[in-house]
Amino acid sequence: MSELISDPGSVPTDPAPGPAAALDIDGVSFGYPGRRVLDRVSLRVRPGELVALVGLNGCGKSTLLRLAAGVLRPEAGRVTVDGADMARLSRRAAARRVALLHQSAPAVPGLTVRQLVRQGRYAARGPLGMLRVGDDAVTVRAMRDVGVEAWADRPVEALSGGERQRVRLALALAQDTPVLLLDEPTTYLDLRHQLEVLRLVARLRAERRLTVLVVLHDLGLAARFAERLVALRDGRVAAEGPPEQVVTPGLLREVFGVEGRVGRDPERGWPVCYPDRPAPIENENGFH
Ligand SMILES: Nc1ncnc2c1ncn2[C@@H]1O[C@H](COP(=O)(O)OP(=O)(O)OP(=O)(O)O)[C@@H](O)[C@H]1O
Repeated sequence: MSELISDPGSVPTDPAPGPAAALDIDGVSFGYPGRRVLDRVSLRVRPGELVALVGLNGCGKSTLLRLAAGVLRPEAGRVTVDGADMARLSRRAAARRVALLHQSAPAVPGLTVRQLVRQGRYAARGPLGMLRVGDDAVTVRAMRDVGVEAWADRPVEALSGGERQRVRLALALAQDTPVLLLDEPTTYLDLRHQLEVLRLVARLRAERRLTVLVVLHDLGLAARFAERLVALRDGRVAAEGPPEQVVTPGLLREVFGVEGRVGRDPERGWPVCYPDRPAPIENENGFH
């Protein structure tokens, strides 16, 4: 596919990424054939920060994550991780800096959970990279972090949607990168596991100083777990800031096309949304 960057091979001067890294998306524009998606989007995730990306279906969140992971190449602007331009790095060098949890991925028949999670180590080492001593320990740690080690020898295809989602998170963690991009990590998960996964991500961010950009559809969860929210609309950043400033009736109306109210959790103070009804919106991506 023309949109995929080719692997220029190993980069001898590739320095090891540091323990905490800044992700800088600077003036990035991108479109698919016949479809403009992102228009000069800028967003910085500071080292060790957890930022949630929100917006309507089709507004470009997954596309932005794929650009940030170096899977897609921006038409304008650039994405850097601690100053290294993701579009110029080899696949291997990119995979050592940034792990991307995809929205969904087909299960390879017969592949066990351990085998799939171990692929995170290969991703970090490149297609010809040999697994090294310690890679199995990282694989086991990733499975344990997410609570899937009991299923290590089960075929992935035999797991439920929610169980697979957690295994995919373990796969991303097995890459052991300073930057983690999560595309709707709570999809398919029940209430308990949604909380567990986001608490885990918040804990790893604090303990390992991971830099996290996460796409979430649930504004309540986004407001509760993220330090900052970034809302996309019409290919641009429409709002950005701490949850209590960003989650407002204006955001519901202008970004999500919904009339509603925003309150506060009486004990914790988190913003809580009370959507009432769809509002008419002038957006071809939206529901009318
Ligand atoms: N490979 C592709 N080729 C052509 N168009 C695409 C491709 N991938 C996505 N698009 C289009 O680009 C736009 C942005 O898609 P993207 O997946 O980034 O949105 P999103 O905000 O992640 O949506 P959702 O919330 O539904 O997951 C959509 O209109 C989509 O139809």
